[in-house]
Amino acid sequence: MDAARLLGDYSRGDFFLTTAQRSILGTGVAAGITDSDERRLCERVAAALADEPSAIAVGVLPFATGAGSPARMVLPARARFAGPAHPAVAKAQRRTIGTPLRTTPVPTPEQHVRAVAEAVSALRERGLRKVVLARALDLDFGREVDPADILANLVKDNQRGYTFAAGLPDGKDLVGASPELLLSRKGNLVVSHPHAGSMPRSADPVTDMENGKALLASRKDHIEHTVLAEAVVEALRPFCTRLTAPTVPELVSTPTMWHLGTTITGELVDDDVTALRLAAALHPTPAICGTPTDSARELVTELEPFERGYYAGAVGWVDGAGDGEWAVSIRCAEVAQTSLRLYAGGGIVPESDPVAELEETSAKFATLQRAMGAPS
Ligand SMILES: C=C(O[C@@H]1C=C(C(=O)O)C=C[C@H]1O)C(=O)O
Repeated sequence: MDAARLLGDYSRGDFFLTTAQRSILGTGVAAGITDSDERRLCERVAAALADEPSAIAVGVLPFATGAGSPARMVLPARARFAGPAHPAVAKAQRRTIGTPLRTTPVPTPEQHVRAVAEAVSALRERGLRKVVLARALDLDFGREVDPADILANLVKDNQRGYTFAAGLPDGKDLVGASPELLLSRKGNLVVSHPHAGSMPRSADPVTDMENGKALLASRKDHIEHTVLAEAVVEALRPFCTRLTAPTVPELVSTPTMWHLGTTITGELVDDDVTALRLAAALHPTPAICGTPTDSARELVTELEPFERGYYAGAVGWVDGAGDGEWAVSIRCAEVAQTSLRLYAGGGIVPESDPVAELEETSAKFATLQRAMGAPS
């Protein structure tokens, strides 16, 4: 089966994920499991898969459970698999999406700069090491927008990473192209590839290389990254032996951003711990929340004037053997009938500059904006 055909067969409400390993299309609902308690969700999904050992469950974890955004898993009526999307989609036509009637930043750029400045003070006053603040862009098209078109363009644009679409409990769809692997489990091999530390790519090759080098040399970005890599190692420690993580992060890229990334691997101690359990145990990492987690989550709620919903959550699958892949749901948008909400955030440490943080979120919006037809 060809990934381009799977992509062609995707429609609103379905689940689609393409990675370097495989592409998955889940259509229809054989069983739907919606739960605001992640532990119970894991048990219910494991029980449903025990009845159907050849099935898989696909779905989304919200940024924070309980705030009107429950975790949602589905055993699709039909799951189809293919290889990676590239080069299969190379010849596919780009879809035309058109321009929105209105674009509204939430909060305004000035308010976001102020919120980052408040976050910097709060980190110092409350003794936090890091918090991640996000902002949104509301795009109103005044006519129907098809998530299939956005997904098709995202898949074409992003050769690497995790490009996805998932139906949400409220009838909207989450579409995005995340560079970041929260967790994969295959047999007893566990892998996480957390990202933190960012610089925009540039169309000018010299500036582009300079940006990459500047990121590798940035003390502030290394601090942001170290907080994250340490937290992921600690979160995996109870589940794994032979945990390995390089001491220095590598430079990784998407078509729009440079990042610092660290590949962390471990061997699973207990075969009963599924990829979904591990993803729920790791989430929310300091890539999208902060350290310490609870204080950072509180600060996010205080400073962001919107609910994150399924942005900065996780999207992925788990099968009857417990294997699976979960990506951090960033570089994404929630698609309603005639409007979209795009999200982008960035890690704040005491050394952060508020205006630079605003620019970083603007650069991160470009993943979705390019897929919607904005000039790169
Ligand atoms: C929060 C986002 O991205 C995360 C934050 C990063 C950072 O602060 O440098 C880098 C990669 C992601 O883990 C986002 O894209 O919205």
